[in-house]
Amino acid sequence: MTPETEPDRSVFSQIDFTSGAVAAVSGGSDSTALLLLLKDHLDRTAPATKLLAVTIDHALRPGSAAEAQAVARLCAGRGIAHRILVWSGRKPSTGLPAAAREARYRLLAEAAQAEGIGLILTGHTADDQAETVLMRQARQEGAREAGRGLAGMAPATLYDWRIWIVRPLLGTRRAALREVLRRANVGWAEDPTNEDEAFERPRIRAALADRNGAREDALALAGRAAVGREQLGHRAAALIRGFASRPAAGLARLDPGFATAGDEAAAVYALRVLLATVGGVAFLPDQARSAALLNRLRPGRPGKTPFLAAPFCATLSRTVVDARRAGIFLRRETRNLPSAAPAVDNALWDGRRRIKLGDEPGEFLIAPLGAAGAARQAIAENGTPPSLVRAALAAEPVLWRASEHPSDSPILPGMAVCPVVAPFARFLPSFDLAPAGTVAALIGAPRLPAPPFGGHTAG
Ligand SMILES: Nc1ncnc2c1ncn2[C@@H]1O[C@H](COP(=O)(O)OP(=O)(O)OP(=O)(O)O)[C@@H](O)[C@H]1O
Repeated sequence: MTPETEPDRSVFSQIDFTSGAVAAVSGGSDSTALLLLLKDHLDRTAPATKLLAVTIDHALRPGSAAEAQAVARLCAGRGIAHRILVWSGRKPSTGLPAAAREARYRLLAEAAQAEGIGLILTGHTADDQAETVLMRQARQEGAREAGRGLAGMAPATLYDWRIWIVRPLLGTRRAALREVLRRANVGWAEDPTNEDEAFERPRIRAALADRNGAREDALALAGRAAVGREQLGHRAAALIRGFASRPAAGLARLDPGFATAGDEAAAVYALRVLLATVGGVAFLPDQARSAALLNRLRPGRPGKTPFLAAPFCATLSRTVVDARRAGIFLRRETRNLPSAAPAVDNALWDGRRRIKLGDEPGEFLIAPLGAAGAARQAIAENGTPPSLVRAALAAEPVLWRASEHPSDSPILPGMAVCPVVAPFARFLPSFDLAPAGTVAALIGAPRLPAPPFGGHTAG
C-alpha cells in the first residue's frame, strides 16, 4: 500500500479522548472517513469513550436535509450516536460562507457542551491544507515566507476559549480516505460547489492537480511557516513576560526596554497582540503600522531617553499608546465605547470583557464607568500616574439594576467581569498558544484549558 491509499492509523493516538469527542460529519468523503476511522480507533483503544457524530444542515441547498439523513442512517447502522442541527438563523446576503462557518462551529460547540464533551474533530485533509496555503499565498503576494497565514490550518484550534477543534487528518490525502470508504462499501455526498470553478478553492484544487509536486511544496511551506510562527510566538511571549505588567484594570504597562530588547520581529508581534487585546479587537493590527509605532518607542539617539525628550500619544487598534517617562502605557481609547444597554449573561462586552451575571435576580444595565465615575474612585499609590489609572478605569464596565440608580461599585458578589484575550477569544490556533496564554495571565483572563494532545503540547 502506498501512503496515497493507506491512511496512517496512528493519527488519533496522541489525542486525549477522556472528555469524549464530537465528530463533525458533513456527509462528504473526508468527514465520513474520519468517522469510520475514529470509531475503529476508539473501539480498539477506549470503547467506553463518548462519541457523538454531528451534522449541521445549513439549509442552503435543496439536498442538505437528505444528506444529513444519510449520515444518520450510517451512524444508526454502526451504533454511533448522531445529531442533526439545522442552521435556522437569518442568512446574510453577503459573506455567506463565513457566516455558515461561524454558525457551524457555534452549533458544533453547543452540541459538544450539551454532552459535556470538550473536543470536536473535523475531517480537514492534506489536500485542504495545501489549498488553504496557496489561497493565502495568492492573497498576500510578495509576503515573506514566514507570513503567519502560510502556516495553514493548525492541528488544533481552541474555540471560544473552551472547546478544542482537532484536525487529525491534516497529513492524510483525500484519495486515501476515499479508498477507506470504497473498501468499507460506504458512499458519500459530493458537494457541487467543490467542483464549481467560479469559486477560488476549486480553481486552486484544479491547479494543484495540474502541477507535479505543487501540493508537496505547499505542505512543506506550511510546515516551515508553522514552525516560524510558533517560535515567534514563544519569543513574543517571553518579551511580554519580561517587560509587561498590569498596573490597573484596563491598563497595561510596557517597560521602555521592550522596544530596545533586540528582537524586533517578536516585539512587533507582541505589540500587535497587546494592542488588539487592550482595544478589544478580534484581529491583529496591521504589521507595518505596528512596526512604525514600535520604532517611535525607541530612543532616537544612543543614550538619550525618548520618554523624557519626546513623550507621545498614538492610537492604534482602539488602543491609546501613551509613552512617557514612567513607561509605555496602553489603554482602551474612550471613543466608540458601547453606550448603556441591558446586560446579557455571558455576553462579550466591547470585545474585551465577558460579563457573568450569575444568579443575581433582576435586570441589569451595563455601561462604561466614564470619566466622572473614575474621578470618584480611590486610586492606590503604586507609582503609576493616577490620571492614567483613571483614564483606563473610565473605559471599564459597570453594572447596575435597571430599577435603581447607577452607582460606582455595583458588581455584586455573584457577578464577574472577566478580561478576554480579544484576538484569540473566538479561534486560537495551537500555533499561538504561547502569546495567548501569556497575555491571559497578564490581564487576568481565565487560564487556557489543557491542550487536547495527552502528555504533549499542542504543537
Ligand atoms: N455540514 C457540516 N456538518 C458537520 N461538519 C461539517 C459540515 N461541513 C463541514 N464540516 C466539517 O468541517 C470539515 C471541513 O469542511 P469542508 O467544508 O472543507 O468539508 P466538506 O467539503 O463538507 O467535505 P468533507 O466532509 O468531505 O470534509 C469537514 O471535514 C467536517 O468535519
